[in-house]
Amino acid sequence: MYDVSNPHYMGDHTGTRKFRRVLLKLSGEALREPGSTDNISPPIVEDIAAQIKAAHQTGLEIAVVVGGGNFWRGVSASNKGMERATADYMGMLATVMNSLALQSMLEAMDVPTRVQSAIEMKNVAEPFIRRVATRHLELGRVVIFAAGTGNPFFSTDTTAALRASEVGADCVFKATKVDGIYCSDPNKNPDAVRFDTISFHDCLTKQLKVMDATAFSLCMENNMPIIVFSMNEPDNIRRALVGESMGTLVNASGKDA
Ligand SMILES: Nc1ncnc2c1ncn2[C@@H]1O[C@H](COP(=O)(O)OP(=O)(O)OP(=O)(O)O)[C@@H](O)[C@H]1O
Ligand SMILES: O=c1ccn([C@@H]2O[C@H](COP(=O)(O)O)[C@@H](O)[C@H]2O)c(=O)[nH]1
Repeated sequence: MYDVSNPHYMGDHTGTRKFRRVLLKLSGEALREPGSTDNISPPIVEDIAAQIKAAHQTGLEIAVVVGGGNFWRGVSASNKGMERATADYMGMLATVMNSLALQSMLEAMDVPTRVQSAIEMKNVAEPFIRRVATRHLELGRVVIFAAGTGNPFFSTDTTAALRASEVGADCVFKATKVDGIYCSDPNKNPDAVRFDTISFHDCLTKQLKVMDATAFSLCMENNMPIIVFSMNEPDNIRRALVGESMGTLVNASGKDA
């Protein structure tokens, strides 16, 4: 089992890991059906929503950050000549679309939700207000944080680290396209070896690119554990959130309990 020495850990007598409040970071790119020209696949979003609902029904408080890579990445556009800050704002707007898609599917399943946006757009989402977000979570609403940090030159991984710290989450769950953190990018190096656990420090010094350094640093400073796991396996999001061991755990010690 994971890291019972962590102060956020809430183990029970069965030895199963349980969390009170978590921050789920969803890959934007994973919302797109491979090979499709549609940026968002409603069936994929519906499946994710069903898994969040199942985890939510166990009493878990869930905050969500969705990436925007299925629509737009600021750095890619700036490499092709667009001004970086403008390109980044476009990326943040992309995350709002993904957030609304997830909210729509969750609400269709009777899961109470709020979307809070870091860029004010009050016709479609609440503004981000930390204390309001925390209250929503206490009341059992799934809170989806849209528009990243509201600042260019950042990422939604950093947003996840920031919002998790702000709302006092116990852990960041990064649901992505790979099944954990490897010694090098497994999509480029088929011989890369996966870590079960690793320290924040090692992620930074080894320059492991699965999350950006700002996100790792913020989690390190706030002693916020991260679990990186694949969202491509059936039911993995629910299983991870309710405490099944999977993927790679990142913490201060780089060791499991
Ligand atoms: N050491 C590593 N271990 C695991 N994955 C790595 C590593 N280095 C690079 N990667 C890459 O990081 C990717 C995951 O991060 P990425 O930022 O691309 O996606 P995301 O945050 O899940 O999605 P999005 O940006 O669409 O929201 C993986 O698909 C993998 O190719
Ligand atoms: O705080 C933030 C968060 C995101 N962005 C921009 O949005 C895109 C999409 O986010 P991903 O993390 O890549 O999924 C990102 O490439 C940035 O351009 C931002 O500027 N600030």
